[in-house]
Parts: sequence; structure tokens; C-alpha cells
Amino acid sequence: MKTSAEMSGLMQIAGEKKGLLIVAGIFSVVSSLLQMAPFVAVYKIVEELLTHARQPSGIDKDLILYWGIAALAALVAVLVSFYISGMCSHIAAFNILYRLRVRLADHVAKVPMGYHTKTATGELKKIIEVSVEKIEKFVAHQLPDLVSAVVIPILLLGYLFWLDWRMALVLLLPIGVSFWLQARMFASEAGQQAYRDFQYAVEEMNATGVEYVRGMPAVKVFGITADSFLTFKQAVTRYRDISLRITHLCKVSYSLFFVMIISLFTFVVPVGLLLLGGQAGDQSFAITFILFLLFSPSLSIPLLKLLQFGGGLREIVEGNKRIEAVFAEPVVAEPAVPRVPEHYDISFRQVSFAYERQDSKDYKPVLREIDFVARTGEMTALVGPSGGGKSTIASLLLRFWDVQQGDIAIGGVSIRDIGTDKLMELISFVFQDVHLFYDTIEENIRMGNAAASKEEVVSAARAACCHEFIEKLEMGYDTKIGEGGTYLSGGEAQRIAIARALLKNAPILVLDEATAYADAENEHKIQEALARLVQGKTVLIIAHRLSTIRAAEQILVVRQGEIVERGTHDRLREENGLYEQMWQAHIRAASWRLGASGSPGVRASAVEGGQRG
Ligand SMILES: Nc1ncnc2c1ncn2[C@@H]1O[C@H](COP(=O)(O)OP(=O)(O)OP(=O)(O)O)[C@@H](O)[C@H]1O
Repeated sequence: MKTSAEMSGLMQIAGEKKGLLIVAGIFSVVSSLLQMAPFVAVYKIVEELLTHARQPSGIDKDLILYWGIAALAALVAVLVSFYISGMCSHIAAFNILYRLRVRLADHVAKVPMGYHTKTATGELKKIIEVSVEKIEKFVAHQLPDLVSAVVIPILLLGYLFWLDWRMALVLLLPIGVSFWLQARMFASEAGQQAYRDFQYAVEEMNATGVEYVRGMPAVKVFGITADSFLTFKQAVTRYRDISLRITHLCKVSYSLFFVMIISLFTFVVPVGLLLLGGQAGDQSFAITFILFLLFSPSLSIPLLKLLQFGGGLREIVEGNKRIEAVFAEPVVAEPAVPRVPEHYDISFRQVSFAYERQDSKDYKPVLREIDFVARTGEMTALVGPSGGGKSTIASLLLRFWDVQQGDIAIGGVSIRDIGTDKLMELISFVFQDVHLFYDTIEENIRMGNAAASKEEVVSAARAACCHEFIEKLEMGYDTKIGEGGTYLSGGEAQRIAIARALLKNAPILVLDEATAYADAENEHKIQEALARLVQGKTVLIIAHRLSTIRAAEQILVVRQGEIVERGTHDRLREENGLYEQMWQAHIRAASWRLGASGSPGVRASAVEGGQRG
């Protein structure tokens, strides 16, 4: 179903450059018209030469010179108009490409996270890169080419009809048959299906290829080869099979098309000879016959281009469908009149949630009637067994997904009524898997606040205990992450993420396993950084290391999508329920791990922690 959102993508953007595209089209037509001039000149010159073949002294040299200069001038004009047309179409194309990519990137950032989990990265990458690139080819090259590929044969045929309609009619026959054969093949159900399959096969191969490369650590560890990575192998095999299917499907019609189009003059010869026989001695017919033999091959080039254009157009139409499908993906609904909360208490009211829609066969609620308030200036910790729903609770606060039942509010204002930009302004998030961009360390930290000065970046880095290791790098803050082998350890990346969050200085802070990668020494540094970060904020922390959240004002124990216990560390221990079991397990694990490592200093602090608890 077409929606206005679908149309708003490509058509709207192309429409914005309509002026340039019209100018490109006009100059392409002018250039095509001018390309006819040499044909006329040749005709006139040949006519003059043949008319005076027996008495060369009677040849009008001025006339020949005139047509020679006219042909040359026309060629110069062809060059100029071709240049103008090409420039306009390229400027329009690259502007369209730029805007389309920016809009696509903006759009995919606004759709719910659910879209990204169900759409493979490779598929989206192909749409943003390849499908959009094809539009450049279409607008910059094929559109002007199309104009000349259509206009030149029409004019040339018109001219030939004017010269001799009988031989021109004979030329039309192979042209008509060859195009009909091609059109029949492309329009057939088998042709259409093969082409659709081809597009999907390319996408699938792209997506699984990206998966294969992204999963390289697992590929290496488990000795997976391109042959044993079944989905990739199947995708490549499918691509091969469908390519062969298309080749088989096209071979007859394409071969006939090609042979007929490049040998047009062979159709003219018998008819020309027949007519010549009936008009013996008619010199002007002989001249026309020669011209037909000369001009017929000139028809082949634009006609072959026209076929190429047909294939290219199909690719663009398919690619465009995919681009429009991305635009059709609904974005997170924004409020008509956004509200701004006056304080930053977070409340979850009877929130139930499933990643799937209720009518889906895979529907499985992961959260049930979650109800709590996280107050400003307090730390609220989410703990519980793996898969219980802790990360889901945190991501719902960011509106990565909208809840199906209940409501989430900040300062009493439902997060649906706070604009997404404002919501993101209010929350700093330190994810479990820190994503650092392929950019300098300074820019990676500055992502927290684009307006921050270098001094502010450095002071955030100091507070997050990462200044020291950054300074040790050869390029310091200008080090590009991922370049020249510069990769950061998990703990270092975590501290960069904390620096980012410090710089953002948002009133709400969500920490997902912030100390997951840290060793004992780093954990201390991270704790120190966090202590600075959390002051006066509403803090929601997901932690597996229970020692890090003992001081939390509120601990919520989440199991199988429900809050099963809540309270402070001491109260929960007294309740002697799941939390106490987890705490005991934590202590045992800490003493076992640290005992094995033989680090007395660390063992002492862990045991001390356990005793104090
Ligand atoms: N994007 C997703 N799509 C579908 N199901 C998901 C998605 N993310 C998580 N789930 C499912 O939701 C449930 C809760 O997952 P969640 O990551 O919130 O748990 P968690 O308590 O944070 O686990 P952990 O401590 O291991 O990180 C799990 O059953 C998980 O499989």
C-alpha cells in the first residue's frame, strides 16, 4: 500500500532538484538534435559528389566546405550542450544522493529499535549504499542517455522515412521484433519473478556476508569456514543459481535482439536492390540507398543503449521500492505538543511489554506489571537472573520500544508526551557494550555534548579516570579509534563512555553493567568516576556485581519479567529470599575467584565487603 511517507522519500527529494533536471533534459535533447547535423552534412556532401561524379569539375566546393564547417560547428555545440547537460544532471544527482542518504539515516535513527533487530545490518547497508548509488547512475547518466537514446532513433528514422519510406519501413521491422522479444521476456511472470529473486539473492548474500565478517571471532574460534557457515553458503549458492536462471531466460531473446540490431543494414540491402532494379538509372535513389546503408548502423548504438537502460531501470525500480519501504517504516510517534518535565523522578506504572505484537505467533511477554518509582538523587538498582528483563526495562525508558500496557513517566509526564530529542537530552546511558565510533578519542567523548570545549572534554576524561591512558597514546586525544591498531580494552572503553556521560551531564543516568569489563584496579577507578557522575541525579543501574550497588536506596529484584523483591540491601538480606541467595552466591564467587588469583589485597577487600554486608 502506498503511503505519503513512501512517496515522500525519493520523489520529494528528486522534485527538489526538478529545475536542474529539466535543464539537463533540455540540453540533452539539444545535444541529440545537433548530433543529427553531421548526418545531414554527409547526405548533402555525398549527394553533391555523386551528382557530379562524371564531371568532378562541376562539384560545388563551397557547398562541401559549408556542410563540413556546419558539421564541425554542430559537433562543438554537441560537446557544449552535452557538458551542460552532464554537469546539471551530476549536480542534481549528487544532491539527491546526499539528501536521500541523510534522510534515510535520520529516518532509521527514528524508527523503534524493533526495526533494527528484525532487519539485518547488511540489508540496511545495501539499501543506504548500493540502492542509493544506483539513483546517481540513473539521474546523472541514464536520464540524459535515455533522452538521446529515444530522440536520436526517432529523428533518424523520421529523416530516413522522409528520404524513402519503403526502406525505412523495412528498418522498422527488425527493430520492432527485437524490442517486442525483449519486452515479452521482461514482462513475463518468469522474468519478473527471476528479477525479484535476483534482488533478494543479492540482499541475502550481502546480509549474511556482513554477519560472517562481524562474527569473525566466533568464526575463528569454532573453525567455521565459508563452506560450513551454512547461511552464507546457501546465500552464495542461491545467487549463483538465480544468475544462471536469468542467463538462460535471457539468452535467446537477447541474442536475437543483439544480432538484429547490429545488422540492420542487412535488412535494407535486398529491398534497396529490388527497388533499385525497378528504378534503373535513378541517381537520386542510388544516393538515398547509399545513405541508408551508411545510416542504418548509426541506429544500433542508441537502440542498444535503450536496452541497457531497460535493465538499469529495473534495478532502480527494485532499489527504490526498498528505499521507500524504509521510509514507510513508522517512526516513534512524537507528541503534538511536547511537554517538559519539571523534576526527574522516573515512574513505571503497571508496565507490561512483549517484543512481538500481540497478534504475532511469537508473542511472549517479557515484562509483567512492572511498577516502581526511581527518585531524584537516589540510586535504583535492577538485579536478578540473566534474561529476567533488566535491560528491557532500561531500554523502554529510552523509548527504544513503546510499552503495550501501563505507562512510563519522568517528573509525572508520560515519556510519550516528551519529544524524543528532549527525552534523549534528559538521559545519559552507559551501555553494557560500549560503542566507540571510528573517530578520535576527543570526538568520541564530545558526543556527550557537541558544544563542549577541549578543556571540558579533558576534564570529563580526568573525572572518568581515563585521561592518564589517553595521554600515554602517541596521538593523545587525537588518536583515531580503530586506526593503526589502536583499540581500547573493555575497561578503557567503559571509562570513555563514562566521560561521555559526564560531559552530557543529564539529570537521569542509566548504567548497564558499567563495570562489566573492569579488573579490580579499574573497577575502583570506575567506581570513583561513577561516584562523581551520579551526584544529584536519578540513577537507574543494572548490576551483576552486587557489591557495586549495596549503597543503592532501592534495589529491585527482577525475575522472569516481574519485580519479585524490593528494598535496600539490608532489608532484602533480612527477607532471606532470592536477593540473599544471589548475595551469597556473589560472595562465594568473589572469594573463590580472588582466592584462586592469589591476590591477598583484593581478597581482603572482597571478604571485608562480604562481612560488612
Ligand atoms: N530485541 C529483542 N527481541 C526479542 N526478544 C528480546 C530482545 N531483547 C531481549 N529479548 C528477550 O527478553 C528477555 C529479557 O531480556 P533482557 O536482556 O531484558 O534480560 P536481562 O535481565 O537484562 O538479561 P542479562 O542480565 O543477561 O543482560 C529475554 O528472554 C530475551 O531473550
